[in-house]
Amino acid sequence: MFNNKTILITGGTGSFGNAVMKRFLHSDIAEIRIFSRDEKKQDDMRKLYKTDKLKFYIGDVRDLASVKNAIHGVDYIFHAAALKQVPSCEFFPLEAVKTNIIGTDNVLTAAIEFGVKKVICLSTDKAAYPINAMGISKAMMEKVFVAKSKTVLSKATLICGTRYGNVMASRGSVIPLFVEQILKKQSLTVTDPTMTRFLMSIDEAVDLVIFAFKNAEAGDIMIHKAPACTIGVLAQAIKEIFNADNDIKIIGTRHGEKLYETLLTKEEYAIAEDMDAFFRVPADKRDLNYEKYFNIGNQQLSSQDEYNSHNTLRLSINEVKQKLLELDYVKLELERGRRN
Ligand SMILES: O=c1ccn([C@@H]2O[C@H](COP(=O)(O)OP(=O)(O)O[C@H]3O[C@H](CO)[C@@H](O)[C@H](O)[C@H]3O)[C@@H](O)[C@H]2O)c(=O)[nH]1
Repeated sequence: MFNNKTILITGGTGSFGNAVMKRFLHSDIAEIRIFSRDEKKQDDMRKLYKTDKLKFYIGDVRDLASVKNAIHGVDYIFHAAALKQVPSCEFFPLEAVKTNIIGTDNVLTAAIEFGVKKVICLSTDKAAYPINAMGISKAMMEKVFVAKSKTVLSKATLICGTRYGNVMASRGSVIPLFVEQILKKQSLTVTDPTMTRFLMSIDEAVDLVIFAFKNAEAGDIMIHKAPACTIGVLAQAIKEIFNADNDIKIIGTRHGEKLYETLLTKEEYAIAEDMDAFFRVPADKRDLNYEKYFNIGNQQLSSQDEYNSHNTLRLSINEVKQKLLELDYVKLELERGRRN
């Protein structure tokens, strides 16, 4: 699939970028370009992997010229660059607009101009029925790539996207926080034990993106049918894995948080194609002149519910433990715990 091809990963030094890079590094791919702002993280990667297959480009998706500079000769783009912290976007919403919305438009403009064959844009469950600036900017990003996908022949540049939920043990997320609290013998700070989140490993996120790469048509958003658990169950599972007896302290919902996340809105569910482990949300292929926009209306708005972390497959404590034990992060921390 990637034989002799060149891929570009925007936000390439992040956890997703690293996971994709590792997946392809030892394949017959020609070149992996890492595009990001942070020279230190690039330098760390360069020293760690020491291979000619990896090329590094400093730039910012906000700056079209810097994107163009990295895009000549690229076959495929995985667009992962984003501002994704809920609190920082809440205080600096225009920064989220610049990176997540305008930055995406820049990547697509450059991709079309340089004849890149496919671009996969990464979105998040927080973009479905968004309530915070991060989610709203990602929802607008989805609108931008769906609209842009219609401006170019898919044979020339196919533009599509993925939407996924929380990545287990990603930097700054709740799993490493609970583990750290356990190792420091502190109380586990649970916001609301009944709150639910989808559970997905970084490898499953990469699988989803590759599935989109293989199967998506122009303007599609691909979604992985992920299981979920309550935060109460997650905290208990982590405690049991680490054989810990720390207290649990209920701290209450944080600013900008939802009780559950949605991967597929009710409106999308009505039109989504079920593809076993995945859903495909097709773009509306009609143009602005189509009548239903203005004067006919839509009969089929479904009795179907949305697809969210409250109504998806709910994992038990043992099932969450099993999923956690597959993570390299958890294996390493268990080892560290044993040594201390
Ligand atoms: O001390 C804590 C922190 C979090 N939680 C709960 O754990 C769940 C997951 O929290 P977290 O890992 O912080 O993920 P989210 O808040 O869902 O989203 C995070 O992960 C997203 C995707 O990586 C980022 O975009 C967001 O900025 C970041 O807040 C939520 O239900 C939280 O309420 C706790 O119970 N206690």
